[in-house]
Amino acid sequence: MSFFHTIPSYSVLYFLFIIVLTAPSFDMILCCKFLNNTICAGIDNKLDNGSVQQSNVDILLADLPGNASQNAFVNTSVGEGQDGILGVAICLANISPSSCQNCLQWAVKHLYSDPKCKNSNSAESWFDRCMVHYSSHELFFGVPKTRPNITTFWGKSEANGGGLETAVYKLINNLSDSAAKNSETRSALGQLDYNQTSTSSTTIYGLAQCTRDLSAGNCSTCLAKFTRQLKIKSSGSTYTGARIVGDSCFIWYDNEPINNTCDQNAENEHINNPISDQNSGNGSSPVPPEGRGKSRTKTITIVTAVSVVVGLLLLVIAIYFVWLRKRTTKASSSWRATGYCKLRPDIRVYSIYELKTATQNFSPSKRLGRGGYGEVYQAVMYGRSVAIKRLLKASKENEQELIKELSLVSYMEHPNILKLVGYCFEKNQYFFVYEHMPNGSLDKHLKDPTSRQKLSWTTRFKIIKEIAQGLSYLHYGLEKRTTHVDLKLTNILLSKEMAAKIADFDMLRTFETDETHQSTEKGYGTIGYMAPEVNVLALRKNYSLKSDIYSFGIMVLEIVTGKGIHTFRKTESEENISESDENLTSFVWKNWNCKRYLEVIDPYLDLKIQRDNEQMVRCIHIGLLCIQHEAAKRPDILDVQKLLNTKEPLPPPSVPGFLRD
Ligand SMILES: Nc1ncnc2c1ncn2[C@@H]1O[C@H](COP(=O)(O)OP(=O)(O)OP(=O)(O)O)[C@@H](O)[C@H]1O
Repeated sequence: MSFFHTIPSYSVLYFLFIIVLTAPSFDMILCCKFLNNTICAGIDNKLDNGSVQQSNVDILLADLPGNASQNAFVNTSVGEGQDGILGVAICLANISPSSCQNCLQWAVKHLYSDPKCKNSNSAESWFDRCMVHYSSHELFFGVPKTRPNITTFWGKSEANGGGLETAVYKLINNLSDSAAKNSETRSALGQLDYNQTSTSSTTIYGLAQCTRDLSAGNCSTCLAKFTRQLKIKSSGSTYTGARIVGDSCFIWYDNEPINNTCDQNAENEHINNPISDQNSGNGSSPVPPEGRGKSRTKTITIVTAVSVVVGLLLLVIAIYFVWLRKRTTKASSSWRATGYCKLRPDIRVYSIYELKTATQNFSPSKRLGRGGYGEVYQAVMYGRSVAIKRLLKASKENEQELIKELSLVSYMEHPNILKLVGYCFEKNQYFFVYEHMPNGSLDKHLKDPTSRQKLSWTTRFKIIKEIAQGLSYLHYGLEKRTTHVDLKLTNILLSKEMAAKIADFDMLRTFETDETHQSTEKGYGTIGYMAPEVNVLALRKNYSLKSDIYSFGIMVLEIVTGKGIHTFRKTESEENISESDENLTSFVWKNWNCKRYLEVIDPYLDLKIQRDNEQMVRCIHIGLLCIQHEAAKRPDILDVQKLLNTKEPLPPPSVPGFLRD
């Protein structure tokens, strides 16, 4: 019997973990200062020792520092249902991963060392450069908390400091704006020169940051609220530095650069902490205050060196036990999945319990639609409207492939690409969670006569251009050229403002080389949208950037004609349709060759405006260029964008796919 089985595994892990955390780190001594604040739920909200929930808290806290360090942020969960624990950890955006990890380890240590936090079902701990927060009941992802927890001021300059006050507000406002817009890190660091004369100037430095689960709007709201609380004047003089820290955002300015070294002004700070009285821990910082004289430095260095070695040794043992525990624990696979690949840090990992709750157990009333690969449900999660796609055909065998694709999709960021919000891979079930598009898919608007009538040419032309922009991003805007493979009207979703977004990336394939390289992987696609070279002999595998262009061309023709690829099969009584073997391509091509351009345009469109008519005919022309039989003759998406936005003469189209013989 192994050591792991003879000794209760969890206690050993916990014991080692605490020892490792207690060992001081040199980096830590330099970089991180406890803000004298832990908040823990009261005595009525204690978890039972040894309960699944408490063990989930421990697992979460053991993992948060490491998981957050690389990207200075993580929000995650451990366990599910009533046992589930949500956690978030954040560091200042500019500190190094090791400093971030150290800081968070200290923050976690404070949660364990504060007696009030023992077995608490929710707790928070702040340092000047990081924060950890967990809760068993509070849904805090994506929800802005705009109440400052700690406000700190330091240094004083004379009178108004030669324009310091104006400079601070200007800088913080600019940084707040940039931070909100920065979807990658939701942070901004900068400086501003003020008090300028011909020979000198003074510089003020600043930082604004939100937790990355916040939307741009919520981040902006949080930072604006904090900025309003920045009363930087006191008895006629102005503070040269200040910091306001909260659960969802923080701002900081200083007359020294804000870097990842110590705050030299720490001991002079005046802390205005609205909640520390009732919540603070024992108040003694584990970090020696900076600048206490050189006599201690030598001792500290020796102790540190020894501690680092011992700490590292113990860390290795602790990691081994964490690994053993992960292998044997029944913790949710959604939690484990994050370890397999690099995902954008703001991608949420949902538990199946959360998804079931949000969709009323996948109630039919919440179902948005069903496709070839699964069902899509609408839900509101943490204040955000989302569409949950439940994959019915995925299985354990293709989990790794799905995770690879998930990783790729998670980094896609474009206004015309549907945004992935999170996922859940649990109990052999697979879910992708996307932003919800209230106006549904474009096909529905063209199928329903009332919506079709409402779909003006201006909107249709805008949608065509937006699809082209999204496709251009997939083809040329990512690290690897990426083809969609299954472009069709059901995969074009419309926002509240009728902005088009390309969706359905469950089948994306990337190309390492140029578009002449053809993937040999298993192929997919939808008949009618598939280019002839993809459809040959039902092999469906020769897809390339140019086969996406073919599908794009078919969509353009559908949008201008108002006829879907299936229209011809279904509406035999409709005018202009002679035989059921006619299809969209042959219908457009026949009329085009007879110069009956306006005949093909959707009768629901208003043909009174000459400029619109010209645009419609030009779009048909571009559509025909995209669906030419020979892939090499089709324009690429950058050409298409240019042709859509100019009046450049167009070459005559050659015969479309499938009509050659
Ligand atoms: N993010 C979303 N917001 C709103 N509606 C959505 C969203 N995602 C999907 N839908 C709706 O759910 C339907 C089914 O989508 P799904 O992606 O499963 O299949 P599909 O694209 O129609 O077909 P296939 O799976 O064969 O490609 C869509 O047609 C659309 O109406």
